[in-house]
Amino acid sequence: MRNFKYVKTIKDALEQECPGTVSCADIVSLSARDGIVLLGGPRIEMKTGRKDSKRSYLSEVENTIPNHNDSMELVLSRFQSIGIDTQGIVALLGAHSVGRVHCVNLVHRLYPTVDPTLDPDYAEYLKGRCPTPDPDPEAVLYSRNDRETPMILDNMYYNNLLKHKGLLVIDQQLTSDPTTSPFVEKMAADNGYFHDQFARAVLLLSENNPLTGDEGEVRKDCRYVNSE
Ligand code: HEM
Ligand SMILES: [Ca+2]
Repeated sequence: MRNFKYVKTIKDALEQECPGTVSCADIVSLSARDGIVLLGGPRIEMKTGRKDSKRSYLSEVENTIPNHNDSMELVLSRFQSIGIDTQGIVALLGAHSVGRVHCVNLVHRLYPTVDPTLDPDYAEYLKGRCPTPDPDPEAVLYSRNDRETPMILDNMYYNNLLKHKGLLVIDQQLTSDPTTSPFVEKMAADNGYFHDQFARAVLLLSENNPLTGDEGEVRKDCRYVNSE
């Protein structure tokens, strides 16, 4: 999502070749597919033909996208309601094997006292990355999700969790919750199993509730609904 700016580059190129044909929803899905491959993850065959929504509300994002301090119960029920099972959800969170977390989402685990579920040496390292309890939202202070293999979509995430080096509360809770912990151990031990489950779950996510036919439109500009 950090690179949404490229959606416009891709859309402009597509509009030149085939105007009004490829939706923004398909661009985002196929970008995720290719991003996964570029990061050493599995190749996932995705369908195309999604239409874009004719409306756009911020509240829909707030009501459906999980928050870093949501409970495990809520996160599980959100994903289960769209047909993704527990091992699929554990695998999806493996996306936190790449990328970064900004200090605003981290400092509550470091200050005023260190979260006891966090490895103490790792907490010291994170304090170095996020030196104050109230980071300036404009300052781009962050830590990498996975210090070992930050640019590879691998099962290192699960091995980090087992060493108490999960960055978000939800990450660390995967190892303490009895419904998810057996899958963490299995994925930590077997990268192939992680990739298979990740591929299956991303496919389910990509096929959740697509708009087809007149339910949607192909946007001309991905940032706006088409004017009538
Ligand atoms: C279970 C619920 C989830 C929660 C609560 C959650 C929360 C977060 C948070 C708070 C960040 C850090 C954002 C920042 O500080 O910039 C993050 C980063 C990230 N998340 Fe999640 N996430 C969840 C599930 C997922 C899923 C299912 C995926 C993909 C399949 C995913 C992929 C990513 C990636 C790639 C990043 C790194 C972004 C970057 O480097 O800019 N997350 N997530
Ligand atoms: Ca990694």
